[in-house]
Amino acid sequence: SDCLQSSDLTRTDFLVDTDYFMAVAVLSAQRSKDPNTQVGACLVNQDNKIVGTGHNCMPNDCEGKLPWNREGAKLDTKYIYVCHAELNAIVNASANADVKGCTMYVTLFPCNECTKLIIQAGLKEVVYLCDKYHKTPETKASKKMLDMAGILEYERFDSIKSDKNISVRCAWEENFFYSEKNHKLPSKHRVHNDVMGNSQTNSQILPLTAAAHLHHGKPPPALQVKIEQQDR
Ligand SMILES: O=c1[nH]c(=O)n([C@H]2C[C@H](O)[C@@H](COP(=O)(O)O)O2)cc1CO
Repeated sequence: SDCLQSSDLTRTDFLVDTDYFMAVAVLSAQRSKDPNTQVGACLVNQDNKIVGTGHNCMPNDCEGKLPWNREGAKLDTKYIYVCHAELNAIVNASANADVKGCTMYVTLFPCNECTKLIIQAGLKEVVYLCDKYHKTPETKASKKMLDMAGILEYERFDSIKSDKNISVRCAWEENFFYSEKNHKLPSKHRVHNDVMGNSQTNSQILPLTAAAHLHHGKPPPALQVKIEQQDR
């Protein structure tokens, strides 16, 4: 019938699952009010369905009343209050979702506290984008526990694995976040504080745009609309 598509009409340049899930994590990070580091997480079950997302934020009803400082007396810094993206992705999981066996896509390598939660919740895999705190005892402890936990794997996100000619580099390594083709947007599309938390360089690309650019450098239609609006 007319409704049937012949196989040569099948779209081949679709967004592959892993890129989509990491892009959702990158997008979720943009909800964060942390002025320094925005983290996003996307929890995916064994049926390849998203069951939860999260970003780093202050506890419910505390937003706006607690500090985002990095330094100072302990009670005056964000660190003892902030809920990490991974924690939120797990607690935000749909009521009927089983987080056991899920994969956590996260923009920053989980800290030791989140790693404990990830292990105890029975997740099976962590896919991360950035490892800018790899030298800290927290990250080292995370890797130690993940290694011990055996069934739980962690891998650096690499969209080349998904058979596309694109890749994502990390801010801590490359100083900015870009696709392999290095699509740089005009400066008005750049931000000074990217998802990786590097706020110094202005060569960063708006993370949402970078997420879209995971896919052959072509932003999806919704994003194109946004860029066109900015161009006016
Ligand atoms: O895995 C993580 N998940 C997560 O949500 N975060 C949050 C807590 C803070 O709001 C922020 C880190 O702040 P900073 O980079 O300024 O030290 O990122 C931090 C980590 C890694 O420590």
